[in-house]
Amino acid sequence: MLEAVDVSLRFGGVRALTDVSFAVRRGEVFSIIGPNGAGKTSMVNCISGRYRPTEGAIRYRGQDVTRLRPNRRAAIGIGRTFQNLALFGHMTVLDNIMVGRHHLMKRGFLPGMLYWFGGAQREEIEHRRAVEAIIDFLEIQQVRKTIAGTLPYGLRKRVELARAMALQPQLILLDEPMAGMNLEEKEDMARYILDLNEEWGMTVLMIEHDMGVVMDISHRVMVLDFGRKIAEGTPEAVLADPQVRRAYLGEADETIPEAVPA
Ligand SMILES: Nc1ncnc2c1ncn2[C@@H]1O[C@H](COP(=O)(O)OP(=O)(O)OP(=O)(O)O)[C@@H](O)[C@H]1O
Repeated sequence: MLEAVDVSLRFGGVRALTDVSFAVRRGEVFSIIGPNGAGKTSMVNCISGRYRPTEGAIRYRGQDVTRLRPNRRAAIGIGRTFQNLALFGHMTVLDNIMVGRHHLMKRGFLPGMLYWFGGAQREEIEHRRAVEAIIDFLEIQQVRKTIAGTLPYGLRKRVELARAMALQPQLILLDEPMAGMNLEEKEDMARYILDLNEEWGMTVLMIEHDMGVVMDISHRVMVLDFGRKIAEGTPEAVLADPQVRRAYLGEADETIPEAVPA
């Protein structure tokens, strides 16, 4: 589904990523973990097109997308959420999610002209139906008309996920989907991620700091440290890796669970 080949990224003298290669298989939940500043968000930005790697390539379903703009990547099925919420705070939840559909909408003058003759109207009904299905799935019916900026944080994160899902991506990039959430909200979010993977058929690439959640729901995990890949494998294998455990020592705000036998 996705392949990063020897990706390096530099910001002036800062080496955010150095020769990182990995592949995400169709149908996987694949997580990137690592200490603060390890290069996780930089990697996701290279995949979504926000950053262009200084060296290396990104391939999506066999196509080299390294030079493709973010909106083109979205149009071919790469959706994403952001670490810091990027909702339109003054718009309703429903409208925020509809924005996620815009890559799928036929645009231009003619569809507008034809609106009242049926074609575009039918298209809009179709979009509404798809959005309502996502709203039902994420259980946000009760806030669909609420202004997004007034919602509590956990719900806003869920609306952001809804907007990313509205694009109907085949690959969804989730940048810290549980950041700032309480335990109950995290459990809900973990269930939604599993369901969108299993029931909606989306391949998931996730960055997440909560190690418990990562280990619970990921098929495979890649560990970055100082911009380099130091491990990749099943959660059990990664947890047992001495280099990974060393990388996490001294991380005051994080805990790494004990390695459990596979
Ligand atoms: N736009 C930028 N300009 C300059 N340096 C950057 C930029 N973005 C990231 N960096 C640097 O690249 C390195 C990797 O940062 P990145 O945000 O990718 O790490 P991260 O693993 O996502 O960290 P965190 O867990 O704190 O979000 C850091 O040294 C960071 O300061």
